[in-house]
Amino acid sequence: MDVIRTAIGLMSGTSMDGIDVALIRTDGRGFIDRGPFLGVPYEADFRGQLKRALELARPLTDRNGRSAELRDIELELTQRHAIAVAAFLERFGLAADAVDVLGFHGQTVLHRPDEGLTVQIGDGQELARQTGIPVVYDMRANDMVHGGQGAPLVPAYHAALAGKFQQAGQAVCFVNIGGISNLTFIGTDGRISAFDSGPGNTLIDQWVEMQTGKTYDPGGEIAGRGKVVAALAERYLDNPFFRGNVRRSLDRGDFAPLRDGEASLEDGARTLAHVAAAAIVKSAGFLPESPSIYIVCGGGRLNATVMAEFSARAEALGSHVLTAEQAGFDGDAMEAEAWGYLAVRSLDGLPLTFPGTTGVTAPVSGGMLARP
Ligand SMILES: Nc1ncnc2c1ncn2[C@@H]1O[C@H](COP(=O)(O)OP(=O)(O)OP(=O)(O)O)[C@@H](O)[C@H]1O
Ligand SMILES: CC(=O)N[C@H]1[C@@H]2OC[C@@H](O2)[C@@H](O)[C@@H]1O[C@H](C)C(=O)O
Repeated sequence: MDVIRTAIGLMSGTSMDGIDVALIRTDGRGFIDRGPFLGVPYEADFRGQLKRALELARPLTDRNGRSAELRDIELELTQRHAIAVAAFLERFGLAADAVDVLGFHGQTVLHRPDEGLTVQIGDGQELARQTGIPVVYDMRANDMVHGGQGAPLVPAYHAALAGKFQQAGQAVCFVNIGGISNLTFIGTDGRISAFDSGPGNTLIDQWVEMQTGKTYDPGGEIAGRGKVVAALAERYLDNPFFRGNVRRSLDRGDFAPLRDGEASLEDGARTLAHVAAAAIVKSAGFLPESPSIYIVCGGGRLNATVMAEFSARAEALGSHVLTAEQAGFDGDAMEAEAWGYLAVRSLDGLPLTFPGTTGVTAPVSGGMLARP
């Protein structure tokens, strides 16, 4: 029998809104027992530091290069993860030695798949030392070494969750609307096809923050009061990203923010909500077939304007749209759970990525192991 391990996944995604912490018991294969979840938000000061880290990383050509300032931010990020793990263990009455492994994503500060370069800050060895728990980290690098895009990696986990739909004869597509959006299609025969689908919340967050100081559009309410400015929407949706080569993973900075004065607050938010929804539909045109069901996860599912537009368009094309919760999952926890699942797969040397997910030449494992 395959070993069942207890893993905690740690995700600090492209939205840079905080650390998601989720526990999962799994054999890294078909057995998945989802445990509790905790979101630990970053305060404005540290988000500012992460934005600074993106600037500091821009000139990097060596993925291990760190200026003293970037290294300081990396250590602070790592310490915040250790504190988040401690808070999680305390909240749910767990001892550190009940956890076999931490799956540590770190923070992507630069992603240039065309140059074979992806940089995540976060010191796995230091996290193992501070928590006393083994850490699997740096899970994107090996995929890139083998010709993959280095992202997305969650699809292996989506595929494991999709078993019940496969058995019911339904092709399913997970839609993650995070800072960037991505799709994972799982056919009734288990065939998997995944790729980044376009800008998700990042453009919306940047616009709302610039105009109001709030970090996002709660519930999509600001967008709900605006109108789509067609010319601005076209500027995004005409991007060469949407033409043909679907398997090009995105960096947070690949789509330029809307500029001050280009629209009213409401119209800008509405236009960018439209861009987020339309980008998913456009990219979904490259799926092997139209899915029976879309399962929407990530923070963007809480933007009612994005969700309403995406649902209307997908339903018009004959697919049914469910939130992760309606499908029996947790849309906030899914990426963190995935990082726990991938850590366990890494320990067993199982593939994390596949030709159909990142374009890697053959299925490959990945990740580095740090022991306390
Ligand atoms: N209540 C809400 N209403 C509207 N939008 C929300 C709400 N809560 C979260 N969001 C949006 O979701 C974003 C966070 O989503 P999520 O945590 O899935 O992204 P991420 O994991 O950082 O990104 P990625 O998946 O690209 O790595 C926030 O920045 C915000 O834009
Ligand atoms: C390089 C990088 O961090 N990419 C992220 C980003 O955020 C969403 C999308 O772009 C996805 O490709 C990926 O994250 C998820 C967790 C993934 O690898 O599946």
